[in-house]
Amino acid sequence: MRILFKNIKALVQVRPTDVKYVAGQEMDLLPQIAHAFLLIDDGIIKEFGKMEVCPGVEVDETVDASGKMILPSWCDSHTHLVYAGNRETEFVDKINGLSYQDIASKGGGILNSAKTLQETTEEDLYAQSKTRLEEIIALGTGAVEIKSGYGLTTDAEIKMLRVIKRLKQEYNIPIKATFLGAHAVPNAFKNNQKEYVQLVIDDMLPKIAKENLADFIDVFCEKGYFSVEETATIIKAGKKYGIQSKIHVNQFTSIGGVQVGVQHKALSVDHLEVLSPKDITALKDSTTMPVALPGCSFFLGIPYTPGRAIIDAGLPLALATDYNPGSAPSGNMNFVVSAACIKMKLTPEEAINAATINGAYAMGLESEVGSISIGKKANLFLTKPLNSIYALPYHFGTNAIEQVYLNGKKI
Ligand SMILES: N=CN[C@@H](CCC(=O)O)C(=O)O
Ligand SMILES: [Zn+2]
Repeated sequence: MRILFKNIKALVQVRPTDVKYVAGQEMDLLPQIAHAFLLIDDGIIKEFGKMEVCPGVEVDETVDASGKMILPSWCDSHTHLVYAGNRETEFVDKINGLSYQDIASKGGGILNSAKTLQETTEEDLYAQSKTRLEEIIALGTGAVEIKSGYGLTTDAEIKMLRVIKRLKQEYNIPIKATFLGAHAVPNAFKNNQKEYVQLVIDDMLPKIAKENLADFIDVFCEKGYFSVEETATIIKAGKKYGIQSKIHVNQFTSIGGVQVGVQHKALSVDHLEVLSPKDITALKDSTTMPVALPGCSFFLGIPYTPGRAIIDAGLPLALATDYNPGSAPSGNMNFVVSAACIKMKLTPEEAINAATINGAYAMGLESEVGSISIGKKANLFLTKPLNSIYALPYHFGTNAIEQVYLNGKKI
């Protein structure tokens, strides 16, 4: 099946296939071809260039993209979209003045979601989760990472990861699964956190590795959750099974999570709302991608990740939604890109790089998605007529996407 897009006003994020990510000043450059063509063959990007050199090949479908732009799909490298129920009443508690930590200390928060999930069947959990996956695909996401972490028992963590596995099988979109058994300490282990860490390492992890259910391992490294030492122990245990880490750090406090991530070659360190100069220094010369989650800052009213300082220090930055029921109940990457521009003072070019090629790197998918490059998957979207690429973040909350394509197929 061959599709030819013609007269594209701007073909955006055009790069050589071997670019892994962009950092520092490069992030402000978003390569584009004006008045372009794009040829897709069997779901793969085959050729592109200026209209003047558009090949006269036989195709199955021609799309006239006059006035419209084409971008690679958003790459959302941090979500918890497999969850059960919702936390709408906690949302109202927050409006009435309770903080995220107040709610957690009353037994709400992650433990609340865990209780609901434990009582939900695998079938029901799959049904609830697939609706969210379909929703984000329609919003332009073409690759996604999904975490466990609302199970907090061996069976319930495996239930979540099996749901993610089924989503991988049923949907034609790259999905990476992350095991986040160390998301919170269940009440049964309240006075014996050490024993829960042992359960994660000695019981959950071997079973999950045996069933090949996790691509990555994660820990919520934060005061009141898991210490830096516990984080190191858990990610080292993951390494023994060949599972790389991507970790939650610096959401509320800077306690050394960035350093432990860098030291153990974590693929990404995510959140970073509270970031010290030492944390920024630790990220230099590392292969670890810093990931900002502005939807979480927006929803909880906590500081935004200092993305400007990160990029100005010469580092890369990725953006993701953190789609979850407690701190970011939205999987809309379009909003995330707008919020990064408006609240974190990223330029649109920087935000789009952060949400595409750098997001792909943050889940190990940079050779498959994240840019318009020969040989990559034709996971992309066609916009409605746009004045300029700046219109995307500028009209926050507006859906500028006309048509989504995954593997070259209309969705
Ligand atoms: N901070 C830790 N985990 C999630 C929130 C989980 C929840 O509140 O349900 C996050 O990334 O924000
Ligand atoms: Zn998260």
